[in-house]
Parts: sequence; C-alpha cells; structure tokens
Amino acid sequence: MNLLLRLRWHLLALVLLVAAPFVLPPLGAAPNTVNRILVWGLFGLGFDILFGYTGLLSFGQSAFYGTGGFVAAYLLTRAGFPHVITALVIGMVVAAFVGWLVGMLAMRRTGIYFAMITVAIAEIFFFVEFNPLSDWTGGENGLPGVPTPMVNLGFTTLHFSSGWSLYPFLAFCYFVGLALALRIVHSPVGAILAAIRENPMRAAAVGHNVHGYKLTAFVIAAAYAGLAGGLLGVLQGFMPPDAFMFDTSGQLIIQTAIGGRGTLVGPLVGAALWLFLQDFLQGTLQLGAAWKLVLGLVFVVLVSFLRQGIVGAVRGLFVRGAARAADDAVQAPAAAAAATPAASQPMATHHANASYTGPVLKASGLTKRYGGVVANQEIDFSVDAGELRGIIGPNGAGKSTFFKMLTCEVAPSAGSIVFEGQDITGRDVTAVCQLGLTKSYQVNQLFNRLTVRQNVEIAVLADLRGRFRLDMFRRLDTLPGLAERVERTLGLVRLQGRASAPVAELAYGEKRRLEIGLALASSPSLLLLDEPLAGMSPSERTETVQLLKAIAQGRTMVVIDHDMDALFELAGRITVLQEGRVLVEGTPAEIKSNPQVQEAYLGGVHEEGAA
Ligand SMILES: Nc1ncnc2c1ncn2[C@@H]1O[C@H](COP(=O)(O)OP(=O)(O)OP(=O)(O)O)[C@@H](O)[C@H]1O
Repeated sequence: MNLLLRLRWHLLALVLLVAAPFVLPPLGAAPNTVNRILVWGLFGLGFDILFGYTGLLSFGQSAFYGTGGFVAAYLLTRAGFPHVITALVIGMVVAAFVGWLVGMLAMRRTGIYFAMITVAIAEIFFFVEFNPLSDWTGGENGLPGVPTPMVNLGFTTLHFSSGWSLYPFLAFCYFVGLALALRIVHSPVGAILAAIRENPMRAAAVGHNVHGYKLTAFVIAAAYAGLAGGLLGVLQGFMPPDAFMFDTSGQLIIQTAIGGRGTLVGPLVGAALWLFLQDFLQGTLQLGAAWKLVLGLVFVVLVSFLRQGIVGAVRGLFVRGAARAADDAVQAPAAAAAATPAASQPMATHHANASYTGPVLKASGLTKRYGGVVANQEIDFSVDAGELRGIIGPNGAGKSTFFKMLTCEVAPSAGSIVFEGQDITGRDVTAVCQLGLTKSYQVNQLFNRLTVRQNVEIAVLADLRGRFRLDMFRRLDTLPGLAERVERTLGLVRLQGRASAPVAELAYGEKRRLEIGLALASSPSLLLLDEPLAGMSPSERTETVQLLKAIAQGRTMVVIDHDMDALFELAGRITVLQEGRVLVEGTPAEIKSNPQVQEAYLGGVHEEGAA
C-alpha cells in the first residue's frame, strides 16, 4: 500500500502514456503532434529542475538542445554510427558536459546577470553552429537522414519508425525521464535546490555549497535538453538548425510558465496547449501567422489568473487540504512530545575538534571598516564552553557587524578569529557553519514557500550530509536520523503543531522561533543569536526568553539584544559595545551598576542625577 502510494505519480503517468494512443486519435490529435509534445515535455523536465525547483531562469537551453541533437545526428548521419540509442546517449552526455562548462561561467553571476549570460551563450552557440561548424552541422540545411531506433530483443526486433509507431519509444524516454526527475526532486539534493530557490544566502549560511548544487541543476537541465534535442532529430528524420535558435529557449520558458513551473509535468502540459493551439489555429481556423497573437493572449490570461500555471493551480487545490489534515494529526502527539523530556533535551552539538579544551571562540583585534565608517575596532572577545554571553550596545554600535565577521559573512579588515582552536579568518560562511558556528538573523532569513518542517530539514541536511553530496537518487525520507532531528528541533522551538504550514502562514513570533530553529538545527557548538526578541510583543518575549533558557542547556551561546532585562536574566556575562569598541564586560550586576554603561545608554543622566 505504501509502495503504491509512493509510486502513484509514476502509475498515473504510465496509465496516461499508455492510454494516449487510444484516446487521442478520436479527438483529432495527430501522432506527430503528440510525439513533439513528448520531446518538449522531456526537454522541460530538466528545465523545470533548473527554473521551477532551483529558481534559475536560463534563456540558453537551446544551446544544449542543439548540442545534444547535432552530436547525435552527426554520429548517425555523417560518422556512420549505427546505433541510434547509443548516439542519443552520447549526445546527452556531450550536452551535459557543455552544460557543466557553460554553468561554471554563468554561475558566477546571479539574477538578471545570470539570465543575460545565458542569452549571450545561446547566441554564441547559434552563430557557431551556422558558421565555423557548418561543415559538421550542415549550417542552415541542418542534417537530413537521421534514422529511427530499432531495438533487438533477440527473438524479434522492434522498429520505431514514425507517427504512432515511434510514440512508444518517445513515451518510454519521457517516462524514464520523469521517473528520474521525480527521484531527484524528492532526494536531499532536490530539497536543497528548492531551498536555494527560496533563499540562496540562507542555504549557504546553514552549510550548503550553493554553487555546487546550482551547477548540478544546470548540468541536469543540459542533459535533459541534449537527449530531447537528439529525439527531435529522430522524430523529424532531420536535425533542424532552428533547434539552436533563441526562439526554442523562449518557447520552452513560455510552455513551462503556462503548464506550471516546479511541477515537472507542467512543461508537457504547456507544450500540449501550445502545439494543439498551433495546429488548431493554423490548421482548422486558418489564422496563418496570426496564430501567435491568439497564443499570446492565451498566455497573458493564463499567467495573470493562474500564476502557478495549469498544473500548479490544480495541485494547489489538493495540497492545502492535505497539509491542514497533516497538521491536525500531528497537533495532539506534538503537544504531548513537547512535554516529554526528549523534546527539551539538548541535541548533540557539532564539534570541529573534540579534544580541544580552550575557549570556544577567541577573536583578537577584530576591525571592520566600511569606507570611512569604522563599524568595529580592535575587538578582543572570548567565549568559554557552556557560556551564555549577552551583547548589548546602542543602535549602530557594531553588534551585527561583529556577528557577521564571526560567522565569516563579511571579512574583517584586520584581526583574527579562532574557533575551537582553528583559525577561521577568511573562511566562508558555509565552511564555518559546517565547523559548528552559526547564527540566527536579526531579520528573518527563512525559506518562505517551504513548510516549517522543510525549513528545518534543510538545515539538518547540511549537518548530516556535509556541504556537498550528490545523493540525488536517494529518497529524502530514507535518510537516517533526519526525521528524528527535525522533530527534535521543532520540539525545541515549539513548532511541531505548525510543521506542515508554509512559512508565509506563520505569525511573527512563530517565524522568529523558526529563525532560531534553523540555526539550532545545525547542532552548532557555538550558536549566535542576533536580536532574537526583536519585534516581539511582551508576551512573546516572555515565552521566547523561556525558550532560550531551555535551548541554552548544554550549549554555548552569544545573544545580541536590545532588551536588557531579558539579557540580564539570561546571560552569565555581558559584553557592551559602543561605537564599534568593547566598552566593558562583566556580570549582569556589574554591567547594571557600571557608570560607563549608564552614560552610554542614558546619555549622562547618571551623572546629572548624581550631581
Ligand atoms: N554594509 C555596510 N556598509 C556600510 N556601512 C555599514 C554596513 N553595515 C553596517 N554599517 C555601518 O556600521 C555601523 C555598525 O552597524 P551595525 O549594524 O553593526 O550596528 P548594530 O549595533 O548592529 O545596530 P542595530 O542595533 O541598529 O542593529 C553603522 O554605522 C552602520 O551604518
């Protein structure tokens, strides 16, 4: 039963693919159109992993579609290579390799700059195909005479020639492509790709190699594109030069947007709509070139009213109800679990160096200059194991900058940071988190469209798997220790009852607790909390102070906050920063009675009062 449930999407796809040749012809669908939909759908599976799951909008997919297609077609038509399927696989591998090279270049930039690089690369490939390589690619004539596949089963040979006879071969390729894509998106790698789409900065800060995973998605998309390009040649018996054209990339993006990104089958549905409309408007209605105008209007209407695309909208109807039911089911046991000692027990912490016995953290002469502004100056700071240190200071005193330097988000202008005996100055935030030093942010940095559970999973995954691992065919839910660690963290920050809620549905106080949960989930040996109480109501503050007390058991923590009463209650020692320097350090009682602190906060009221 469990297996059937897990394979429900595979089974549904199988039934639909098997039924299509029986159901579609009476509806007037031409086999060639159905075959083209499958090729576009396969092309879109990879693109959706890149765009829908990872959030990287590439305009350059035609480069890989063309590369895979021309390599396979060249082998089969000019090089005398006899085996179609092997040629298709070689085309796919070459496209993936080219994708890796291009990805290394394009990934140097993000957002619009990334998109612009992909546009430029697609144009370069188009030019190269037509000019320097035209002897190999046939230039504007393309490569005619691409054969169709034959599979020798020993007792018989299957010929997949054209039309409905080619359909089973393309349907098989699509099905295998879909099964692999489903596997990838439900793997730890798939979960991390979604986190990168939502918040790449936080994905890096919880310990994932964002560049490596983005490059992986790029290569996967290029491989799918390469195979689809090869199949295009097989389908048409001819490799057309327009595979390399920018229009190809544009059509892929539009089909994905119409069908629904982040759904895998969305591009197939989008392609079906596009190609059926094209046939219907051009053929039946005889609209000629004006068919694109009608298609444009359909696109605008669909994207305006169904922002998640057709498949996204349908899925949205089901997912909401299912998530609510799951939360209701978990609410009762979760409440009980929160009361059990297991939920409040500290988690094992991550130690870079288990034999080390000195201060957990030692910063010396830490200075940060932003142009003429000196945010931090010559800060010496040391934290012992098990300590709960508070940091206070007026606005602009340099507290957040200090934390950013400790977690290696920003490089110091001078000074050094030694964590558990290891000099971490100049390392990056991902490496430092992997060593066991992380922070929660002053302004929430969550994965907004993921659920609370998925948010915590992302952080736990970095701890369980390290900064980069290509376990993309492993199921996320089979990872040993993941579920237990996630539940433990949810228990610590009291969010078990909200585990299935998307972040957007959380109350502010719940978001702050999740923010702390993300940092906690990496089981750091030193946890920094930047204003965990900021923006909270008085009752939320009281609740969160209790939460922090519970979390502090067996942990080393440094907490910045403006709520001095809360910090005096929590911390064993307090460091006061003023104008980027350490003003004074001491126990809460010493700090409260220190005239310099009163002067810093009350602007001399102390002395005036004394006078
Ligand atoms: N990226 C930056 N570029 C230029 N100046 C900066 C930058 N970040 C911080 N500063 C400056 O450094 C000083 C210290 O800022 P920081 O945010 O560390 O203070 P803070 O004590 O955390 O303040 P708050 O309590 O308001 O959060 C401020 O003068 C700020 O304007």
